[in-house]
Amino acid sequence: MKTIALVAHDGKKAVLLDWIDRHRLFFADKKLVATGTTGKLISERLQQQVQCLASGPLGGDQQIGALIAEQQIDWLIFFWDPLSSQPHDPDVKALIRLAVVWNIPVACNIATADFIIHSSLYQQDYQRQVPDFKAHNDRFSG
Ligand SMILES: O=C(CO)COP(=O)(O)O
Repeated sequence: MKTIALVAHDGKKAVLLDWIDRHRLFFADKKLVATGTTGKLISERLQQQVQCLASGPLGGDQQIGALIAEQQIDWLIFFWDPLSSQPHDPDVKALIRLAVVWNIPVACNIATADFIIHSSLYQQDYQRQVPDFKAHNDRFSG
C-alpha cells in the first residue's frame, strides 16, 4: 500500500482539502501521514484515518523528513504558500530537500499533484497490459 505524506500551509489548506476531496476514491486505500493541523482537517473532510504528526512549526515537517529518510513515504504532497513567510522556513526547505535527495515524487501545486495521480493510474493500467513492465522500466531508468 502506498504511503502519502500531506502538508499544507494555512494559506493553502483550503486548496489541498478541495483537491483531496476531489480524489477521495483514489485515497481511500492509501495510508495518509500529515502534519498536525493539515492531517486533522483531512481526516475530518474524508472521514478517513490520517496519521497526524506534530504541527509544522513545532517539528512536523522534520518528522515527515525523517520518515522520507527511512523510506517510509512514497509521495509528498506539499502545498507550501509562496505568498507568506513561515517562522519555520528552514524546516520547509529541509523537507523539500529530503524529498529530492530520496527521489520521491513531490507536488507543490494542484497541477503536479494531479499529474502524479494520473501517472500512477496509468502505471497501474500499463502494468496490467505489459507484464514485464518493471523489467522494462528498470532497463530505461537511471
Ligand atoms: O506548517 C506546515 C508545513 O510547513 C503545516 O503544518 P500544519 O499542518 O500543522 O498546519
